[in-house]
Amino acid sequence: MGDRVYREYDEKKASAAEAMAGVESGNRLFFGEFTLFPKLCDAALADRKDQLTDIGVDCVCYTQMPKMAEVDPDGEHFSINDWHFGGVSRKLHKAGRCNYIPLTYHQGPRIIRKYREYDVAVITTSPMDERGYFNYGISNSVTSAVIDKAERIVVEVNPNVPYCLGGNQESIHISRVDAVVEGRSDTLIQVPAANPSNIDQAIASHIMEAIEDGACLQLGIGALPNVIGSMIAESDLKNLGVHTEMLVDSYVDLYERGKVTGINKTIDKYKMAYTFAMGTQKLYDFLHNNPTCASYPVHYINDPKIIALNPKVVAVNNAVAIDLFSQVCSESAGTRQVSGTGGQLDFIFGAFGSKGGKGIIGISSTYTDSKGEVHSRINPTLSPGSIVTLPRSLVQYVATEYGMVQLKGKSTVERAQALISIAHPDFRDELANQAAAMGIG
Ligand SMILES: CC(=O)SCCNC(=O)CCNC(=O)[C@H](O)C(C)(C)COP(=O)(O)OP(=O)(O)OC[C@H]1O[C@@H](n2cnc3c(N)ncnc32)[C@H](O)[C@@H]1OP(=O)(O)O
Ligand SMILES: CCCC(=O)O
Repeated sequence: MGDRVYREYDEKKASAAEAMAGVESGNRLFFGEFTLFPKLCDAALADRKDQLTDIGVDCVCYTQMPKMAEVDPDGEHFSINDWHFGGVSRKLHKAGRCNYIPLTYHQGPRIIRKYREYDVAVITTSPMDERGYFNYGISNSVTSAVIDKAERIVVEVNPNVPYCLGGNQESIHISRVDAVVEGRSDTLIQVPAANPSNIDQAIASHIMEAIEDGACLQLGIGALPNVIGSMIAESDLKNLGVHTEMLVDSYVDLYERGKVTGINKTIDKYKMAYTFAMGTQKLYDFLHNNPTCASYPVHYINDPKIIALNPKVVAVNNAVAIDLFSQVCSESAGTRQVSGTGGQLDFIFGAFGSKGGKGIIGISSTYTDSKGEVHSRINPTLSPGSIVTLPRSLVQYVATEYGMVQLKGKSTVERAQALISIAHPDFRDELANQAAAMGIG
């Protein structure tokens, strides 16, 4: 077996230029997700710019500026799409160079299988193991669906990609690969936790009241989840479980402090189950060949029915704004796409279905714009064009630095009153007047 897979490997080994030589005008490409963007193949395709037109490139959350975009500022050759906006896509979008593809994350694989065609999938993986498998490392997500759909599969190997055990569908065998590109050994992109503010600390302290022994955690992106992680590490909480979309550094701290045993979980008992990871080398080292962790495709991890199988799920996610009707916008600033629905809807829905589960939106009561002006994030209505990420029918808990309220089962008037009670005091009177004017005061 060993000899056979290594023979096949040698036959398929190619430079990035050779691997990208087969790309033709009109092709649709998928490039590896999050921090596993395949940069050698990106550069090789950028070099072929003048030979190519109408190349579509999709990714889930570009974490570095594609060379294909840099060499083609007017989009005459490459059109770029993203299933989840971060800073890179915001910048590209501003320049008219990137479009968002809406989805609720757990449906991503199904949407790809039904509606998206890929001529070539280019993914970054760990080097091949002795059985012939390349591991998807820290980006499982929608990769297996893309692999099933694509006509040609190119893997760009990097020895620094941790070998992340499944779960399932975490690896691809050499027999399914068309070309193997070597030559990378760059350190993975490091995403340290943002420094928490006093406001993050205050929001986190309210959310901590909702977490009990045996809870199963999903902590979203940003400073707030990391503060919660630190607070849990310092608390008396015990026997926590992890079933989360994204694994971040704070889960490593929790595990090392003995807080995470997974003993109370119904599914993936004892395991920290996740679909992608972003953090620092500490996290990537922790994940490498670690049977405590289980990597799964997102159609499993984020399926609300799967999430709900574990008891006491606590899902904590951030938002941009919320209106007095309790609609939550987490992905746009007015009409400007800043992020995506991602897994927020999935986890808030799933957490409510879990026995004793809690879906929580943690949001600072105000936002200070680039001119230093302070705005309430709780407003009578969402600003025109804002995208509703979480409809009012699904929202459950909302926490700000002024407290946490539970909205399920409450009338529109009760919801508006509850939200006003956790708004910044400077805005409460005006919000109450507006609520009355809208018939919910
Ligand atoms: C991966 C996981 O987290 S799993 C969780 C499930 N997924 C989700 O919750 C997805 C939706 N949520 C999110 O994407 C994030 O939690 C967010 C966007 C709500 C907050 O994330 P953060 O990283 O704290 O956002 P950040 O404060 O950097 O703001 C992002 C952008 O929105 C802008 N923004 C944020 N709030 C506002 C506002 N009220 N008005 C105008 N612009 C705003 C910021 O200026 C920034 O844009 P810029 O970088 O171009 O200046
Ligand atoms: C692609 C999903 C990332 C998120 O949920 O924020």
